[in-house]
Amino acid sequence: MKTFDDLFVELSDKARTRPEGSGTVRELDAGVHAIGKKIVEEAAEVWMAAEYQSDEETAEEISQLLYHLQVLMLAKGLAPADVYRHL
Ligand SMILES: N=c1c2ncn([C@@H]3O[C@H](COP(=O)(O)OP(=O)(O)OP(=O)(O)O)[C@@H](O)[C@H]3O)c2ncn1[C@@H]1O[C@H](COP(=O)(O)O)[C@@H](O)[C@H]1O
Repeated sequence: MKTFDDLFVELSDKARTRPEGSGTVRELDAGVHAIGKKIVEEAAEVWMAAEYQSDEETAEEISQLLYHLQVLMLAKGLAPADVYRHL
């Protein structure tokens, strides 16, 4: 099972090697403004799923939110440790 840190390593590699067809590369190229909008959209989907959908669907929406947060971290040059020290 993939963890938050595993995903961050994978996405960092995608950002560095820029493989063809990567949604992460596409999203990074779209920039911080576009990534921010995606985060807001996914956060709303998490909220709606938590109120009206199943736990499984809520967990899936949360995973998508985490993904987009990681893309924003990469766009800003932030590492997980930069976030963890505020937890
Ligand atoms: N975990 C994710 C992940 N979660 C969410 N997403 C993206 O976020 C979008 C969220 O989907 P929605 O359900 O909101 O659908 P949508 O609004 O119709 O999506 P879009 O129209 O915005 O694409 C999906 O289309 C994916 O593009 C993800 N994209 C990639 N990953 C993982 O990231 C890694 C790298 O992916 P690539 O860069 O694409 O190779 C792989 O391990 C993937 O599994």
